[in-house]
Amino acid sequence: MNTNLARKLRTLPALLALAGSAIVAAPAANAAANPYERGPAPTESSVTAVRGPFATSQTTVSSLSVTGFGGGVIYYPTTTSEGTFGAIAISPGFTAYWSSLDWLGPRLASQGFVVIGIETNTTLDQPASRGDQLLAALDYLTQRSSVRTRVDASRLAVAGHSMGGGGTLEAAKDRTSLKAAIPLAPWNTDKTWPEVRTPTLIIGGESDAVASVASHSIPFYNSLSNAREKAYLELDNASHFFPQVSNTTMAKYMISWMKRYIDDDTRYDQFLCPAPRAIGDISDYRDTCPNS
Ligand SMILES: CCCC(=O)Oc1ccc([N+](=O)[O-])cc1
Repeated sequence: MNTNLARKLRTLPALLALAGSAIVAAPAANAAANPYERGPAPTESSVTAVRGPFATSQTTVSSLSVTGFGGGVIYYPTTTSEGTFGAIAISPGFTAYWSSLDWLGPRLASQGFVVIGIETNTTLDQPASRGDQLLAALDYLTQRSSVRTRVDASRLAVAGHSMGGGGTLEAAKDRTSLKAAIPLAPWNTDKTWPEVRTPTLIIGGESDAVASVASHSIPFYNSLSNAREKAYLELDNASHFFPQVSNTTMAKYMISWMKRYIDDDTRYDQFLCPAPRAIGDISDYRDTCPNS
């Protein structure tokens, strides 16, 4: 064999290995860019749509099968081919049931989240108890529920209405590992939340006569001095009960906030930063976006 050919044959395995690793490395490098991204690139129409890109199913959780909260309903994307999803627990308000907010279940799940809408132990439970119950529901969802293998236990969030919104702040204060929190028309006697580190979007109603934004949402927002990011969205002319009816603006910003901070999906920055202008459905918007 001539020496040139012999040299080429000796280096061939190394060249093949190099080429192979380059081929394998390409998708790994993409996945590493953001392994939590789920679904196609968002558009104004996708974040305002009644349903997102994922088909969903739901399952009822009996109060008799859980401890620490009152059962509820789980909504989840049916696909198992895209890995696990982040999860969100949501609490209704004083005297209310999950049915008062249940439009949110499929709305959020179809965007690529596992959602548990909870019943509280009693409908008269106060915000601190609602916060504990949101966390108990997340523990149930990730450790014991029938969908636990679909959930990424490291990417969890909370939301809730009124006293459930007050409970959302309580849960974020108690569990700083939460990735996102969204109090809706929140009510709480505690007005200061420096302990919260979780990115928090407060949504208030301009005409709320039960938990006025001047005594609840705005002081809560102002006191979130250590939240990694925060925003305050005020819905024009909205009453305390705005979360109980399907609301496109509320859903758009909930989806964008959850995607940005549960999934670390910067494709949703376009809806959050720079801050939306206070026109139309939005009477006020404040945030900590860079440059706003
Ligand atoms: C659907 C009920 C929403 C809610 O929690 O409203 C209330 C919040 C606080 C009080 N309260 O302090 O008496 C009452 C209702």
